[in-house]
Amino acid sequence: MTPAARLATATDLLAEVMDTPRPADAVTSAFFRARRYIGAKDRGEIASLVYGVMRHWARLHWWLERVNHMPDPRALVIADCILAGGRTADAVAGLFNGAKFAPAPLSDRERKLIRALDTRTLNHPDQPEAVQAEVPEWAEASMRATFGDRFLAEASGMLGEAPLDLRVNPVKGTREDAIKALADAGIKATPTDLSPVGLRLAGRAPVMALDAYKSGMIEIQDEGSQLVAFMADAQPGMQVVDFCAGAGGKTLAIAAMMENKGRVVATDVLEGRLTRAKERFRRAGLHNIETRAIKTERDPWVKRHKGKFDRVVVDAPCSGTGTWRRNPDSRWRPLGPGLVELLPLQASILDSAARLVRPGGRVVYATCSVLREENEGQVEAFLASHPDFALVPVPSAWPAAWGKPPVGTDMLRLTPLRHDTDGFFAAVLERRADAPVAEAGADEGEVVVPEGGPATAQPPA
Ligand SMILES: C[S@@+](CC[C@H](N)C(=O)[O-])C[C@H]1O[C@@H](n2cnc3c(N)ncnc32)[C@H](O)[C@@H]1O
Repeated sequence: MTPAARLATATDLLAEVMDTPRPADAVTSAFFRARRYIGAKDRGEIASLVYGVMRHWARLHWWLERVNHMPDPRALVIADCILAGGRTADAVAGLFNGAKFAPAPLSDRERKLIRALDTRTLNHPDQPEAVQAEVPEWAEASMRATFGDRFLAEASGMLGEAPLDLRVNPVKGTREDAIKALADAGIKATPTDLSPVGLRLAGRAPVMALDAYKSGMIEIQDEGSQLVAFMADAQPGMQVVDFCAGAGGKTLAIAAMMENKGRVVATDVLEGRLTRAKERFRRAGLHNIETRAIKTERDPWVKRHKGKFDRVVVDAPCSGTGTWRRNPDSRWRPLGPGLVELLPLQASILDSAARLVRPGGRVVYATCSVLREENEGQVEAFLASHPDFALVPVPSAWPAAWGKPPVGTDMLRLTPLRHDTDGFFAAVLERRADAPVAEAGADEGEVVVPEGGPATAQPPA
């Protein structure tokens, strides 16, 4: 494809992303599936143009408003070419030339636009901080409350692309085995700093096509997500529930830690996700996992299994602010419920799921959000209303066999800026050994699921 043809296709894809109420990665996959004639290299370039626009969204909109131009897909692509791509106005006019497969020639208004933007760059000193750091209005106050005077630095740390991390499945091999298998396929991987079974790739690579992936030796999982799973310190032989298991990213890590011994029950309100997770469990050679679809967090199954589990992991549906590097579109088009619905839902899920844990057992409450109200706020409220639980600081919760804990704090708070992982939060809550089982949580029917059904969030695997 010529550069002009790529721009034309990127404009079509961006229009489709903007028009479709589905996550951009799903729209992008469907777009390319319907256009199999586009080769891998062109796909990469086109996707990168569109993701560039989504990463620069607030700043591009700021500029377009300043020069009084509608932010339609074509204008966004044109502005991105100049402001972020460093192209001159003449170069852009040369690409939008109406030739075969190239974008239609520029209109008079668009000619005015490129002249107004010529030699400018994406950032401008007049931009408010939230625009500079691409923070949407719905998250700004919460993020400021969370980070205080580190707001701009932390939010700016979420602007780049996330790295591609893998978790090595100890049931199928060691980290060294995986490094070698990847090197044999020409892919350079280095051990992650914080996760003892993580690998970070130097760039993008088609890992899903590799034997090491197909045989279950490696899984794609952000280093932060790995750490959250390990906070459960699940031991071989334990009984564990992964309450919001989704597509099973953390379930896999937990079950592997248990060396296939004991039992992990993966529950979720979306049965389709659990069905997809089963294929991953099979590939990983893990036989100690069962799935259970529940109707809500107050499903009668929870009451029937009160106090029966050693570990309960609650990877709650959340705003996903920790995954903005991966899903830049989710800043501007949050498709799931907003914070107003999420906060009571998270509290209700934690309250109900905590009933499953035995006295002396542990609940891990986690999110892929960086916002205090979804994290510490939920944990503090839970502890205040559940005196039979106490916080276990990270260094005590971290599996001893795995050496140094990732942080020395009471709760695990990871941010792209400080840890170069996705933003994740986890707190470990231990139930007093002498706590009576009947105490934990309310019974079914006490909490109403928000209108429109239970919430979902799209986390990284
Ligand atoms: C953050 S995602 C889980 C990601 C998953 N643990 C992983 O690592 O791949 C949150 C999950 O909570 C589920 N969920 C939403 N509402 C729920 C509820 N009321 N009870 C249990 N799970 C719920 C969603 O369907 C979603 O799969």
